[in-house]
Amino acid sequence: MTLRLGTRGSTLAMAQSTTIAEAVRARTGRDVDLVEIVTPGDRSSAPIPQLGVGVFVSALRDALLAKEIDFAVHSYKDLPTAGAEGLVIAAIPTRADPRDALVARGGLTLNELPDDARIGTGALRRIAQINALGRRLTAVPLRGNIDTRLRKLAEGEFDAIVLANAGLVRIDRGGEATEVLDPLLMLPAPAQGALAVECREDDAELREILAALDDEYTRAAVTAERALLAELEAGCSAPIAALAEVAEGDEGPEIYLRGAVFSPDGGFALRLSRTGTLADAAEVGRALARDLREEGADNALGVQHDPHP
Ligand SMILES: NCc1[nH]cc(CCC(=O)O)c1CC(=O)O
Repeated sequence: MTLRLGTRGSTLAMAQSTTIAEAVRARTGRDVDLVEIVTPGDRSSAPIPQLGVGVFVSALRDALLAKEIDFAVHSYKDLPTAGAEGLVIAAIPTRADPRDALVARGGLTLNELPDDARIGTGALRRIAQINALGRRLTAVPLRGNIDTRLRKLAEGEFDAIVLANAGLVRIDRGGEATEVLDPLLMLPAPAQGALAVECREDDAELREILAALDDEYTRAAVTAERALLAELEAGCSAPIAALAEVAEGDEGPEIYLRGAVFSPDGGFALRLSRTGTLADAAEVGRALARDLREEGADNALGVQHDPHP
């Protein structure tokens, strides 16, 4: 039987879904139909924080649960940290480049941008880190599909924009990055560059098919980053950054997790790291979150604590 892959219609979503559909076809010989699902997030141009974190995801999940589609491909970083009842992330394929990219008019790098350059970006995490550079750069709100953002840059609304390098590469515009930003300067969002392939929990046959697309190292890295995010209890628009990398250690592969929290003005920046085994990925994330909290992360997040616990 033909498998139905639900997807948003954006260039990025279509590119991601097409890649996964091809991989499933190649492995199983099964036909995969792409079914376009329009989400409220696609219809509105309001800022993401006002729309809510799950705005792109809920419509796909509803379609899965209603059996209108069999599986869906999400940008992992857009998923709320809470899972969905009755659904499972059946595959986390090998991650693309997790870093952010600068696209500047005139081919400029971050260092070459003039004082008072206007940098377009929607994410508080990026705004905070641009501010934390200590340069006289102005972060200007920008949202929309990647194509829309690139168009606004070309039209002269901004001197540069910052966006996920994986997104640029996936829509075949990776060549437009004028600098791929070192995580030391711009730590990415938890799970940036990774995909989540979701299906119904009770669909054993499809789960087995999708499991073949899973990448162990990517799953461990994303697990650590997302555990950190969940432990800090913040949605995707909070200024939290995390990047886990897997390297071969003396006793097998090891996870190296960096995490950071920022105040939006960049005046507060806290960066810490931890290492651990792949099997401990979630605990590495939670432990680093606790470290961050102990060192004052809540000052940046503005979390109110009971003064008399
Ligand atoms: N928030 C939107 C979004 N969701 C996923 C990507 C890019 C691809 C990825 O991170 O997997 C983007 C664009 C961006 O952040 O610039």
